[in-house]
Amino acid sequence: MSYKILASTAAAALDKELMSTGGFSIFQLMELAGLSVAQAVYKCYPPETHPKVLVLAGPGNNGGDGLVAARHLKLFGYNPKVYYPKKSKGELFDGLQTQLKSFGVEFVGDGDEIRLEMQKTDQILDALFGFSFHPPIRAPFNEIVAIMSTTDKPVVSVDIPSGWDVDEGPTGEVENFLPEVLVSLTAPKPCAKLFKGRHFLGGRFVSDELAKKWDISIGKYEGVDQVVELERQT
Ligand SMILES: NC(=O)C1=CN([C@@H]2O[C@H](COP(=O)(O)OP(=O)(O)OC[C@H]3O[C@@H](n4cnc5c(N)ncnc54)[C@H](O)[C@@H]3O)[C@@H](O)[C@H]2O)[C@@H](O)CC1
Ligand SMILES: [K+]
Repeated sequence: MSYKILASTAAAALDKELMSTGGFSIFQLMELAGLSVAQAVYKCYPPETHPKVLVLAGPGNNGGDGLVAARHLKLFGYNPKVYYPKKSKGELFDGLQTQLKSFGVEFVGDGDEIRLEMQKTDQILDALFGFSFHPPIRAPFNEIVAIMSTTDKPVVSVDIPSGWDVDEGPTGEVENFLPEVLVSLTAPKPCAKLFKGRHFLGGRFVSDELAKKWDISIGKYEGVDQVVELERQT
């Protein structure tokens, strides 16, 4: 399906609206976002061929989507491991980590540990930063994104390829970071126009009324699917 772009400032405002007059909680939105991401991973790199998934979770809500996805991936038959070096505080993030531990999902430490896992994994789920990222990338994430830029493992990025400018795309230190798959949430952000890989839309929580108000396209989701593949647009 074709799609319309949502500017980064509008994305943050729409998020707020979903959680106020829209009646959703962040718990619900993140759960649905993470489920979408896990489904996109399953469609592109199934557990039969790519069982080891390294989930890179950043310090904000993009990282939270990654934590949710990691739990679903475990339930889908993968062996996910999670790198979560800067943990968010609060009930939501504490709960997500407790759930992962109770499902036996392993957490990976800094330094040699994460470097080794990036070599051993079959695929990487990039949930470091989303639409609130501002360059340049601070440590320890700068090294992680540098490794993702040269790895031969497939990378699936959540909402935005981490480190890309939300509006301008891959510039400066991330110009060679070109993930294979992007899962845009709610609606693609401006940088998605420069993305050349397989592109999905997820976040099946937008009403017709909201889509009309914000001038975005509602996903033409099939049946119980939480993602829909998008056409490349110029
Ligand atoms: N309606 C939606 O679209 C939804 C969006 N969600 C997710 O929420 C994301 C936005 O979440 P947030 O606003 O929490 O922000 P992000 O997760 O995009 O990133 C913000 C975090 O990254 C840090 N950061 C920013 N620039 C940095 C830099 N240069 N170096 C190192 N750290 C840096 C900030 O300190 C902050 O902790 C979206 O991209 C999407 O993935 C979902 O969780 C829920 C539903
Ligand atoms: K990301």
